[in-house]
Amino acid sequence: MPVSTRSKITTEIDLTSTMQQQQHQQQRLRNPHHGLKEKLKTLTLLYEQQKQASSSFKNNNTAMRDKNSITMPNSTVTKTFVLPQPPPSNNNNEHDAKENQNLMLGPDRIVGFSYPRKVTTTTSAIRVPVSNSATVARKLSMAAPAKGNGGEELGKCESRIMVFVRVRPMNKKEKEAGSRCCVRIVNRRDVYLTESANENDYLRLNRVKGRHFTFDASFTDSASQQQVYSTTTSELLEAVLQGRNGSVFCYGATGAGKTYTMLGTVESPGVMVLAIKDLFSKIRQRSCDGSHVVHLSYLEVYNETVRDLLCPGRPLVLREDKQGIVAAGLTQYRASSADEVMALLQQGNQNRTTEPTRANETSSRSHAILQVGVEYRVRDAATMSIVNRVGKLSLIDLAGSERALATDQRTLRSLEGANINRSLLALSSCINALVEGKKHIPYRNSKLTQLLKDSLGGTCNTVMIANISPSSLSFGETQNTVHWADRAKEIRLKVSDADEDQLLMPETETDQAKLVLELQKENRELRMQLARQQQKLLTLEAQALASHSSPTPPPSAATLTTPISAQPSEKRRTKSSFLAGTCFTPESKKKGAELAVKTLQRTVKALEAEIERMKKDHNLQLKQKDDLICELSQKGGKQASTTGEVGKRVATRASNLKEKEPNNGESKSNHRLRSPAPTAKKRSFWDITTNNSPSVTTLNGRKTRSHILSEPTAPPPSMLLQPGFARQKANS
Ligand SMILES: Nc1ncnc2c1ncn2[C@@H]1O[C@H](COP(=O)(O)OP(=O)(O)OP(=O)(O)O)[C@@H](O)[C@H]1O
Repeated sequence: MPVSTRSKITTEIDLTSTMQQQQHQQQRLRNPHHGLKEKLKTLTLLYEQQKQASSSFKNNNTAMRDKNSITMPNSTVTKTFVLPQPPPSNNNNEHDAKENQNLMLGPDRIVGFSYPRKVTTTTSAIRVPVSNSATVARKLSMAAPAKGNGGEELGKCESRIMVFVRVRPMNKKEKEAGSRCCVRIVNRRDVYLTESANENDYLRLNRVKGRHFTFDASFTDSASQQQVYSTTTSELLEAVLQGRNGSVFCYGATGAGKTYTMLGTVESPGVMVLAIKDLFSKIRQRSCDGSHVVHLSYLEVYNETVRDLLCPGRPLVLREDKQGIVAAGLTQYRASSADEVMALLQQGNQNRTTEPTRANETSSRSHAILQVGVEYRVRDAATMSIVNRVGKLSLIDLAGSERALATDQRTLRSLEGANINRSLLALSSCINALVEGKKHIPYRNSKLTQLLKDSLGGTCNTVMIANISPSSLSFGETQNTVHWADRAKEIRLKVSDADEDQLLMPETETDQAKLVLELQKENRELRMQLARQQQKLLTLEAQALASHSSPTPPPSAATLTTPISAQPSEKRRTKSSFLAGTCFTPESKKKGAELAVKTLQRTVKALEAEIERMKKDHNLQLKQKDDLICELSQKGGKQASTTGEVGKRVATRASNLKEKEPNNGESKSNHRLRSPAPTAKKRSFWDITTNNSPSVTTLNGRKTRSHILSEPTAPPPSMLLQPGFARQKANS
């Protein structure tokens, strides 16, 4: 968008004296081109002032608030300028070198924020000292409202992706091909892209279009690895140690320097290595505070398959759980030192798919993701609770986007290239959807976007490093990369508190009261759960005891032993004890056993009493029978001569019975009251005298004899004792 200077010119003219105005008017009348000339003059003045302002900003790094000066256009908004300067040439390298010197800041100095001219001092944001020790709010771990690139207020729970650009040095091939530099870094954050014009193209030479982009920081080709790390990642690491998630990913065309930035070389290690070293040194510093556990995993996405780089094997499946997207079965190594991690990293890199292409000798054909999980545990002295924070740092080296012609035409390479491009396209679709605030973000379009879901749209502090080549030969790719990087700045991230298992200490009394109430409620629920479990256990135990202690008592015995009125109360007692939630303890076991024994004792007693009663009945009936026999024998005195002996013997037996039963009279009377003896007597008479009676033969025949003969043995059971028989007889 071209910059309109019309209004500013007017303002400037208004400020001049009346005298000058009159002179101008006279001149205007004399010279018709005077207006144009003046406009040009003002433009030059504006340009001069702009230059002055930017240099004064460099020196002071303060916001420009000079009323008399012309207001600077908001640099955070991307605009296209038609610059009155020569097209970039190789000589620019000298200029860049100067800019690079400006970038050579100490490791603790953060430069190049998205809105440096609007110095913000938020209380809760992390403050980073810059050259003039002014405080600039970083948005990596913001809890307070932050400002976007355009200086607009972000929501309370929002943050945005930090975007950085790094230009690599021109390589030998590019130099030999006579390519020009098409990138200029200004003010350590602004990127000017200028389309190269042929030196012989005189028509276009002075009309070269440039595009201006602003990022959180931009690095020239001479920026050191340490500088890149401290500006982009060190603060993010700090947040990870606080329990937040963070991710850093490099994006760019093939051969643009992504792997160099992330991994680096032995002499100049990259972000991954520096982050690991820094992590362990920070952990060492904090070791007295609590214990830290570091877990490490390393995977790659190659041709849309996820592979474990530390333990190569079958492709891994992506699953979504509470933590987000995870690769099922991914090896997690517990590392205790930076050296250990380095060894693992080296091992993983050996397994990573790299192939030489025309664009890059060591081209990464896969997206690599190194994940470092940091668990921090400490006992809070005040609350005596364990603070447990888990932060995760994801360091991602993406494969480079490429044109088919830029790489080999061999089948596998082109297939790889197609897959890389597809996943990067999916990434750009997600970026677009996120920027546009769409509800549906197409993460599922590729494995890469699935894995980056948390980094792009989740509660994660994210850093994007866009790597570009300075060569005019790669202008298209560079433009594309810068465009997407510029777009990514717009992505709003959710801000969440650190993942803590511990309950944070409430600050106010009301909060404390609330916390107490919540804890009490939780406690109650837990108690109820426990009681339910105990009840279940007790029921099972009671059932087991019942089956173990004895075979189920006969129902008759049970009815006999337990008074009917007592039975339900017994059951009630057992139930109530269950409800009371009696614990399944040795005591309860003992009680159960005692109860079973008592039940058994009662059963035995009842059975004994029954036997006793039956015995008495039996004896009584036997006696009645004997009496009857005696009576009959006395009545038939005349026949005594023949049967006298029998009667004598029966009487002897009856007298014997009398001797055996001293309380005979009492029992007799008792039995008369209780037992159906009289009827039995009558019937027994019928039994004996009637021919129909089954006992006639018994008495008169063989049975009587046998009865006499079998005198010494126990008497046979009386038929009278059979209950059904008496009724049968009565009916007949
Ligand atoms: N900042 C830099 N300083 C010095 N050399 C660099 C820099 N950036 C990149 N290089 C060199 O450029 C070459 C290509 O870089 P690199 O392999 O990192 O590219 P890439 O973006 O990872 O490519 P691909 O996507 O194909 O893997 C390497 O030889 C690397 O050493």
